[in-house]
Amino acid sequence: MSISVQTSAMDTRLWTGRAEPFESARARYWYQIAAPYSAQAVGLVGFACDQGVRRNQGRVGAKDAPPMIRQAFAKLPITAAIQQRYSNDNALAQLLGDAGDIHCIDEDTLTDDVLETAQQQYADTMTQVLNQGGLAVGLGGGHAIAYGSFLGLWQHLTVNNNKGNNENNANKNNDQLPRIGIINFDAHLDLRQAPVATSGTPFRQISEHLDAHGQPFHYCCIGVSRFSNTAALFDRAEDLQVTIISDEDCAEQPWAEIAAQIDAFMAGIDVLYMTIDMDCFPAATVPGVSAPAAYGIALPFVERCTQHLFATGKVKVADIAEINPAFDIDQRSAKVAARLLALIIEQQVLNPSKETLHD
Ligand SMILES: N=CN[C@@H](CCC(=O)O)C(=O)O
Ligand SMILES: [Mn+2]
Ligand SMILES: [Mn+2]
Repeated sequence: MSISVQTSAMDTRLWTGRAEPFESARARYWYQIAAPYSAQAVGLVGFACDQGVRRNQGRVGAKDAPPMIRQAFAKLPITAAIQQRYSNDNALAQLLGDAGDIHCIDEDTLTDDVLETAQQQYADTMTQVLNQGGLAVGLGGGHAIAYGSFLGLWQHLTVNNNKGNNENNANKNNDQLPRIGIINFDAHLDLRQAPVATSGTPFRQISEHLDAHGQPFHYCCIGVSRFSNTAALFDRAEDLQVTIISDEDCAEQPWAEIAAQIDAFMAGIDVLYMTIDMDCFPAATVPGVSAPAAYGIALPFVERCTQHLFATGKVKVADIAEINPAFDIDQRSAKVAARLLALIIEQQVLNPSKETLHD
């Protein structure tokens, strides 16, 4: 293992918030129930790495985001809807685990294996959460997190499918694997061709991984800007039969049309990896990213999509990527990420898949 990658356990100093001793017991906050990960229904895993952004010629700083997102999230109240499902403190204690962070350090060379090592370690932790029946939620870090999140899901599915076999062997029995789908909220397709992995290559890498294992690539990118992706990228998307819902479509099409496109995509898959690149939002909503969006898609729209996706019961993995605290303004971006994290957990509680029902 590269010495440039380290792991850290849950940092309890991040999990603080209001004390409200004079309120009813329903004045509950996330900081009060988060605990070190031990098979809770939702497991948080931080990817404190932006080597992919550096390799992609972007603005580094995303490696500092996971603790910032946790700090903002810790202060949010646990919604009434969640409390209704988890009727007492003992049950709530089984809801949220923090598995800590995977850190890239000494990232000053562009050619070492620090990113690949971090992706693998992060993937292994995500797999552990999935193997325990939990929803695995990644906190980036750059969007190179996506290859790690996918790999975590892949390892989980192939271990379950090929009990006792070498799960990464392309010749094993992969024909009964569930159909994996990916929905990415992003201004960018992230299908770049490059000699090394970057934050711009993860979905091209995933397509190649699946192809090498005889599996189809089901990828839907929502919020794509025609002014932020080259014609070469759109050509690759077409070759790979990517479902594209552009930023303009998101603004102009009625919800019924968007929902129909999402439903058509979801009908062709069994399990979903959902990823939110925070540069999908307008720069005024999320200024703290490497590549701020001039146009962007609206937060209420992304939240509506998220609810729609969780209602299918197919979401296995979710992550939030590309927050860069160095460019944030008054924690605006971290707060949006925290709200999305709260929504993801709430939706998981309200729409559990069989394997993740813990109450
Ligand atoms: N994560 C992906 N990032 C974008 C960056 C675009 C930019 O820096 O302008 C991409 O590669 O397309
Ligand atoms: Mn992007
Ligand atoms: Mn991206």
